[in-house]
Amino acid sequence: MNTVISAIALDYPPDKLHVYLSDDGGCSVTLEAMKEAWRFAKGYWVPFCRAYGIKTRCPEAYFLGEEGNTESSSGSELMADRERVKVINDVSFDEASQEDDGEEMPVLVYVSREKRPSLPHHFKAGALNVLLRVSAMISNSPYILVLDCDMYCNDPTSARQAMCFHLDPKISPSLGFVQFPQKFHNISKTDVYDSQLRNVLWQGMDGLQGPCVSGTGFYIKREALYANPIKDVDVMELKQYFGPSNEFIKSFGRHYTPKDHQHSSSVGFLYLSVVEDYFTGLVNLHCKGWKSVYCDPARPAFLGAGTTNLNDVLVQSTRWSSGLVEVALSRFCPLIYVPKKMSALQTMCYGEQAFFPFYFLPLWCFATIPQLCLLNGIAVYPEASNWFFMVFSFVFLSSLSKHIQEVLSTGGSMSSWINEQRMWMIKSVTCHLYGCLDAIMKRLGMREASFMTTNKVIDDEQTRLYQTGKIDFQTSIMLLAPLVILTIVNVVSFVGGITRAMVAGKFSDMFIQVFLSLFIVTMGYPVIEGMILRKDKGRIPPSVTILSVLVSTIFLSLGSLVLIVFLK
Ligand SMILES: O=c1ccn([C@@H]2O[C@H](COP(=O)(O)OP(=O)(O)O[C@H]3O[C@H](CO)[C@@H](O)[C@H](O)[C@H]3O)[C@@H](O)[C@H]2O)c(=O)[nH]1
Ligand SMILES: [Mn+2]
Repeated sequence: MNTVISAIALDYPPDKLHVYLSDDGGCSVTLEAMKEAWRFAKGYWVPFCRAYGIKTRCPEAYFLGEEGNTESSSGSELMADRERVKVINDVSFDEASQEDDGEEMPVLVYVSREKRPSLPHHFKAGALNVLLRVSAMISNSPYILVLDCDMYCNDPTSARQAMCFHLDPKISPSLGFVQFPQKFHNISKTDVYDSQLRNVLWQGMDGLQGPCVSGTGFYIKREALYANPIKDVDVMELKQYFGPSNEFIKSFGRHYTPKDHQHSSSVGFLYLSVVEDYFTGLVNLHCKGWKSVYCDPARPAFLGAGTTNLNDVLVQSTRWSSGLVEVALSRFCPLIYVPKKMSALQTMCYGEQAFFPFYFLPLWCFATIPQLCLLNGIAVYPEASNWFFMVFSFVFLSSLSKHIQEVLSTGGSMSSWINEQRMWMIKSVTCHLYGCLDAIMKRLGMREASFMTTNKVIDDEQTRLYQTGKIDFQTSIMLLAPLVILTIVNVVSFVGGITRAMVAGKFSDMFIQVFLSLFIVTMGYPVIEGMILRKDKGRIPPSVTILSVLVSTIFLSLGSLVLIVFLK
């Protein structure tokens, strides 16, 4: 409701603004709540915001008063009105006498689509396409803002800001969409899970053809989702691509050719991948020649709910990995499909993302093989006195310093660097692995597509853990066990390696391996703490620890056996 109210209250001519809510749950409570939200917005909230030039137009955020609400015309009159609106916001305002001073309001439309078990509904992309078609019949506005249900408009002027780009005659003809950054209102100072999604790629891509679609917080030109405009096209041919509705075809107002002659599913948001944002932006927008711009004003235009517990982070990241790998393994793989349609650099930006989940492979190797060899006294890296030692150190240190530089230059601290590094390692050995497997199984027809939505409520204990910067290990054993197993393997190999060096008095040939284990153990310290020291609800359950000890023992002994047999 806060999302809807903040959108209704956007600073934009009300007769030109139409708000559509998609309720994929198809729940009558949502409909009733929306009617109530509408009456509140019309009777109190919008007049209040307009009268006092309120900047924070999401009621919940406004009354939390996080920013002190220093509005333009503060005074006793404002305070009195504010109290009144707050009281009405808190209780059901149906009981309060409702004022209707004929305030001009945008149109608000509630949409819930029919879903049948026999037909795939395509999750968010399906919902967006329904809104696209419904809105074509009602308002048919040429520009569309897409907002997730867990985000709100934090700056009422965002529509005007976006229109500055859309109406700029120099860029307007080829401008597909204006993307605002995805920022969150609920991220704690420590941000243990690296939920802020720090992003430098979008800035970089802004200098090329433009940033990817982020799924939310973007103003897109309706035309860009339909087609490449040209005139005079056969209506029957249009119906083949856009469906049989005469009304819908009429809504174009002008003629379009279908976007892609090879397949009819290329109108609107695309279904092949659960990262519909990345995929639609790639295939339907940038590959068709549309450009985008990145708009990152000082006051965040939109604020959303970020993930604040390990389970949500891992579930979300697994979905993203799976969706990206699905694209990488399809005929739309950026490296195969894209060349000639986009510049080489833009292609690389898309490619880097699609292939990112494959990091699971090197990370699993780095976390197990040198360790196994260390325990068996086998050196896999050059010794410290060797010239090649410098090469390895250089590669390692330069990649770390590049990351540190990126974090510091975007306002982060050394502790955010550690969090990012740790979360990358955690996600690589779990989410990226499972995401890849999921995508491969889908490809082989062994699994159906699924969109696990991120959880929207967390309990008090979880909030407390999050605020104190402690990782909440309450998640499935499938996601947790790899972390625990790899940490144990590295602790064992580090202790074994140090002991060996002390006994044999030779440290130099095993230095890199010992260091690698130490690095992983340091990064994995919260796991050790969760296994041994913590007693709270978010600790690692003893059953998982015992299982992991067992698996690690089996891995190390079987691995050692294999090494002995093969190296003899
Ligand atoms: O069957 C579905 C599933 C999701 N949604 C909507 O999709 C949005 C995103 O879902 P959420 O559960 O919040 O997932 P997140 O992981 O937070 O979403 C991120 O990742 C998605 C791609 O996986 C992007 O589309 C989103 O913009 C981006 O915020 C929400 O508004 C949902 O209501 C639907 O409408 N129908
Ligand atoms: Mn979300």
